[in-house]
Amino acid sequence: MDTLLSTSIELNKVNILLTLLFSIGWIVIAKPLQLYHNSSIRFALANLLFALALLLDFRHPDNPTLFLWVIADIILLISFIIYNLALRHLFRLTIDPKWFSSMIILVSVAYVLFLAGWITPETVAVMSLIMVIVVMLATLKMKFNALHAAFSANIASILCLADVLIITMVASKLTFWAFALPLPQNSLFFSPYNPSLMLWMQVVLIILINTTAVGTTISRLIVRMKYLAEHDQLTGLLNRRAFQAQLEYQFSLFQRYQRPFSILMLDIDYFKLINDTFGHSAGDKAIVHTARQLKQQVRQSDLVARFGGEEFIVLLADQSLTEAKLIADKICQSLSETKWADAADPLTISIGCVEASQARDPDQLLKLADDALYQAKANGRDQAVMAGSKVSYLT
Ligand SMILES: Nc1nc2c(ncn2[C@@H]2O[C@H](COP(=O)(O)OP(=O)(O)OP(=O)(O)O)[C@@H](O)[C@H]2O)c(=O)[nH]1
Repeated sequence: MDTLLSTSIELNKVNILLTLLFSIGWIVIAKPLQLYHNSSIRFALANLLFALALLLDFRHPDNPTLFLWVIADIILLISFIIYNLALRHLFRLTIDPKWFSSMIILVSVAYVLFLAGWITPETVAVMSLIMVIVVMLATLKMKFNALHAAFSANIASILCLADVLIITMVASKLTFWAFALPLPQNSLFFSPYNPSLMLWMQVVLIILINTTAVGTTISRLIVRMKYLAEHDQLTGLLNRRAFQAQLEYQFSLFQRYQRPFSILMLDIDYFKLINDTFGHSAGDKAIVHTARQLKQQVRQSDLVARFGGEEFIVLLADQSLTEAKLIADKICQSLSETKWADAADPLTISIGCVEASQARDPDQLLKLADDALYQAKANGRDQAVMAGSKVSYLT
């Protein structure tokens, strides 16, 4: 056996070992660590199938019928499809059934035609390679768009590097084979006859694709943790802490550039009675209903947060106190006109309104909004009161 061949065989063994190790790594991520279970299992399966394809391809010289070699290419294609599915799960993207079923049909047709002896193994291989490129191009587009939605273009590009390299490698293999070398001495994919450079590239790519997949999973985890730290679980609105950070930022902008804004502090009326009459989960439903109504009544650019319990807070960008009062009245009206449960009366809400210019700092702004809310409750509830109005709450 010449040295090139024995080096290639050794490198192939390294590749198989690597993919098996990554498979185990993904299973550990999915099972004991319980991180993105569905996608991690798919990453494990993709690696496992990749290892199997390499193993079959590796055995190809012993198999003059090329049967194993064709199966290896098809398994390889399936492993790329599963890689695509893993990423879809990770990014919570729906699977386009048309796209998916057409891939399965194409693979099955190629396989059946080959078994029936209608097409040559070379044709199956070319079909498999073209499909790998199509699958990987679709994967690359999906992955980049999903990452770019959460991170900068640079980070998204780095995490997509391995996918670009795989497409380049497969495309160059296809071109190389199509124009230069006859089969079976030069298998399309990773055979022991391949130059060791290709196999070294494969080692690098296996490591790169798995580490960037781990990086993608961790980046998803960071995005999720950031979301959980800043949002209220029940309503999905900003939580108090995140709102306060935004409020401080907006207040600093107001002080520097005099960009006006107003605050609405809102509290559902007689909420304890709702809990006592209909139960706690109905109370939760009332809170979710109110959150939705609030979102609907304000602009996309405004901030809506759950301040605690049945209390909400809204930051209206570029709105004066009188404009904020009009929006608050609209909120009161919309809530009293929509049903939140079949057997219950519509909810009512009391609102305190304040403008940034009325306070010297964010804490005082919140205090003024709270005082105005207090007054709205005292005035009989289901109404909005502007800060600075006379407090008439008698205890
Ligand atoms: N279902 C549910 N109830 C909550 C939640 N957070 C706070 N509460 C309840 O909300 C109720 C608030 O009651 P109060 O502060 O007395 O206010 P209220 O009954 O709305 O009366 P007014 O504000 O004066 O109109 C309490 O019973 C809390 O236990 C929650 O997340 N879900």
